[in-house]
Amino acid sequence: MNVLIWFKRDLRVHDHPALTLAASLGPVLPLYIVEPEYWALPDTSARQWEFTAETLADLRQDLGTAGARLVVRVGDAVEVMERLRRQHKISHIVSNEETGNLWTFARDKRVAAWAKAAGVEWTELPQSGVVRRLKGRDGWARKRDSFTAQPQLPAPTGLTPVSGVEPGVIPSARALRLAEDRCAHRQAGGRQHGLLALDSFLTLRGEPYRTAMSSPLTGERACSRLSPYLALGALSGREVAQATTARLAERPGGRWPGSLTSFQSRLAWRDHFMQKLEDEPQIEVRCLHRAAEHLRPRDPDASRLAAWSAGETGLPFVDACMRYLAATGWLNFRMRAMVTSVASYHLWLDWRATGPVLARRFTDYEPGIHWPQVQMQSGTTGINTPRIYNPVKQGSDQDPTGAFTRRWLPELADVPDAFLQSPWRWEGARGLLGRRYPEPVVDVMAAQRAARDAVFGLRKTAPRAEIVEIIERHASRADPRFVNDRAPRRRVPVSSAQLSLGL
Ligand SMILES: Cc1cc2nc3c(=O)[nH]c(=O)nc-3n(C[C@H](O)[C@H](O)[C@H](O)COP(=O)(O)OP(=O)(O)OC[C@H]3O[C@@H](n4cnc5c(N)ncnc54)[C@H](O)[C@@H]3O)c2cc1C
Repeated sequence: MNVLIWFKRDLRVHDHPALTLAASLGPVLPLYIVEPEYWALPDTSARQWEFTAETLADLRQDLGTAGARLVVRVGDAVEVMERLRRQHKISHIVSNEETGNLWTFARDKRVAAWAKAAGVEWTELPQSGVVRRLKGRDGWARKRDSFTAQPQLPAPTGLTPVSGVEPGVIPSARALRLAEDRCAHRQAGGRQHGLLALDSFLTLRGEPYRTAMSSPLTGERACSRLSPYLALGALSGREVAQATTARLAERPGGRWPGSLTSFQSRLAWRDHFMQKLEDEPQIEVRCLHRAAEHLRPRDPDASRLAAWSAGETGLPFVDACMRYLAATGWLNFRMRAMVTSVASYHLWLDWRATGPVLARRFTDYEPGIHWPQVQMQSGTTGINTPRIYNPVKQGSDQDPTGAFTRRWLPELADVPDAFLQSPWRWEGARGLLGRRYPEPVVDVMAAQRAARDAVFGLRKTAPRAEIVEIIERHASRADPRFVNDRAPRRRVPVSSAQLSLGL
């Protein structure tokens, strides 16, 4: 029996349940399909592809060492698989479960229908704490922790390849005709770079993590920077979690224990958020809280959207973050939350217009984290207390010397520190604003007040039954790791106070 291993967002040989199973079944054909229709979606980009291509190069090498080279094909998944089935007598497909976007969800359904009709068995295996066909959130954290604690699966050796298969080339972004997407400081793809980042985080960079993660100045180094490696599956979540546990067991001193424990919580959040999209794929396109559906105009103000996307809002810290993101493909959590919050509250833009802009700029785009987070930071979940970040205050708190802001907005080099985050208050701004740097697109405080009134007004009138249903389905249970996204224990009546606070 010839077995096709379908690699998707799991580009590694280590701790790979599908590869382990396939190796025990017979000769293997490891396949990655470059799907042009996917790469034309508004949430994908050339920077993501380039990172993927680098990761595929590492995977090809690792699979070669294990005995079977990676096969790469460009085209529609069903057509590619049907051709391979005919040419190479494939009777079984094995893959790891993917929590992707709506497009990959629909594609998987097409593949399932084709496999059934063609008499091909398709086995999908869990590869993280995300649980498929979960009935409700009670007991989920235990299941997740139990998966994460199980031993990692070693990379197989001595694979028997299906013979006579042309490996195919890994195409360039240009060959795929992807829109130009310059990202001069993008992280390098591939498992080897992921392992280096993991090691340097756990032994050198991570000590100040807990206190340094929120500033863009210190977060760049103190955060793990593992997100793109986890998103593409170059590293497994389980191996990162277990490496962290092992490091904690060494009893490192100083700030290490607090930082490593905090990091472990973030890894749990990863699964917690991805579980939301797994349970409700429509989170990508519909407000979780239906009453929020008409909160903002569906057709966003085009000039505000363009200004925000280009880092030209006249709000310095927001613009610096957006330009930094364009150039690096990464932002720390706090800044992602802030730029989303400003877009959704101050600029009053629908998250379905801004979410794809961020997604394609993120090298680490992970639909299961991205869409629930975008909704959470836009006040459309119904269960989280809306958090409206003031960009002027964030700038002063997180970039007190102005070094970050000035680096990405060199036109503000001469603005004194006291006015850097609000140059419109500076009397010397006349030759600057509206010429070399824009006037602010909104009055921050007035826009913030208007947004708060609208969002809290909506929450007061929200149907209670709907909120209870969202809590049952998506909120975490009493677990200190998920303190910001927590539901009351089951069967405890939900009080009005809890509803309005979004607990
Ligand atoms: C609007 C918005 C969109 C986001 N979109 C993405 C996305 O597309 N892909 C993505 O990986 N992360 C996303 N995040 C979460 C978070 O900002 C990034 O995971 C983090 O900044 C990545 O850097 P790091 O790997 O150094 O993180 P670290 O702080 O070192 O965290 C380690 C890992 O934990 C997970 N993690 C960290 N924070 C969170 C969180 N708040 N929720 C869920 N998981 C978390 C990630 O996998 C991350 O790689 C988003 C956050 C917001 C507010």
